[in-house]
Amino acid sequence: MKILVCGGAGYIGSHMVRYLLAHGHHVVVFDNLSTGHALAVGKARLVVGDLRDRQALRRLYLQRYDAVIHFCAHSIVPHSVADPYAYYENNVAGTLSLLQAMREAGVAKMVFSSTAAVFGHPSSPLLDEHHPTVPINPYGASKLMVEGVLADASRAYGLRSVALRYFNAAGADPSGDIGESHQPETHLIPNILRAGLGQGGRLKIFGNDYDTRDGTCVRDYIHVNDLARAHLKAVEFLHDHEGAHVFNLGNGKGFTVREVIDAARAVTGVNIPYEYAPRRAGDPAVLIASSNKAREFLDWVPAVTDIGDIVETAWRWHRAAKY
Ligand SMILES: NC(=O)c1ccc[n+]([C@@H]2O[C@H](COP(=O)([O-])OP(=O)(O)OC[C@H]3O[C@@H](n4cnc5c(N)ncnc54)[C@H](O)[C@@H]3O)[C@@H](O)[C@H]2O)c1
Ligand SMILES: O=c1ccn([C@@H]2O[C@H](COP(=O)(O)OP(=O)(O)O[C@H]3O[C@H](CO)[C@H](O)[C@H](O)[C@H]3O)[C@@H](O)[C@H]2O)c(=O)[nH]1
Repeated sequence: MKILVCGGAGYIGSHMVRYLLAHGHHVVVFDNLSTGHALAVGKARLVVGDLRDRQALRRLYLQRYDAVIHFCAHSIVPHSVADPYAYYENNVAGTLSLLQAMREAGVAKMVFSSTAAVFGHPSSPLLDEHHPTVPINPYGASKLMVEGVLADASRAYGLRSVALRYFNAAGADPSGDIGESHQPETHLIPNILRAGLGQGGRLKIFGNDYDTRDGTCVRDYIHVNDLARAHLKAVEFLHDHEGAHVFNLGNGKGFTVREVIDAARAVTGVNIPYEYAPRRAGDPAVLIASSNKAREFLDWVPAVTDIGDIVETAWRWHRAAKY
């Protein structure tokens, strides 16, 4: 297939690009490099441009593509609270611009990066697709809006789409060639490894008074290459399924912040200096995905579920990060 990967220079998108190339697909990356890295796209062609620039999208000649996989977004929750217009502008208006260009060109398949943040505070420990969606910040709200746009577009224009709601994307390609590199970095595992490398000062653990095994938050860490595999399966699913579909993607197991630190210590053999800090606003105590629907309809199960194995791949990247 010929696939356009929007946001393919970012963390998850670059793993998607590598996975598609390894499976013989033709890939073009469209990215404004606001948080992405040109080096991350490897052998794929990179077109630098912004989703909100309709002329730039027209120059891509979208009619040549079988599908679009769309990773572009602003995705830092507290920034979305401080500057919601920027989030609705990039995440909603940007996606709308892409969808309109796809419609003009007759491209009828999209796989979209949604998030567990669409759920807000969980009302049950394990979240399936029937769990109510009540986002508690503009980031989650922007992603839920796009899910709504995709449902409307399917009814009005026959667009076929899959929205994949990832829980906590983690790890890196085992080659060590690509990995997670955000500035600022807000995610737990990179911050743990940076603390271990003496790069970011002590790790701050946000809250140790949650109602969990050890008082720290529980999250479901899903390996980035498992996510990439799910996206290709989603594109294939759209070959013979109309409509707008949503799937939760996680590994079904939750780990506390302390357990992730312990795993990192065991894998790296280095001390991870940390201190306790106040709770971070908007952090639910526990978020764990039920991915049964993805198992049933996409024939997808995560391959890397051990937290030590996930951290080990991230460590290979972080100790010699190329960007
Ligand atoms: N990382 C996670 O744990 C996680 C969890 C759930 C959902 N998501 C979603 O997955 C997607 C990818 O996340 P990531 O961690 O790889 O983020 P990232 O910031 O590394 O990647 C996003 C990419 O999109 C590009 N981009 C952003 N706005 C653009 C625009 N208007 N035009 C062109 N390019 C643009 C950026 O330059 C970057 O390369 C995002 O949509 C995010 O909301 C991520
Ligand atoms: O330096 C840090 C970073 C994180 N944490 C804690 O570690 C856990 C995981 O935090 P991350 O920031 O790594 O991930 P989130 O669960 O906050 O966010 C992830 O899931 C969200 C959905 O709920 C969004 O999709 C978001 O993009 C995605 O990164 C949280 O309990 C957080 O408080 C720390 O203690 N210290």
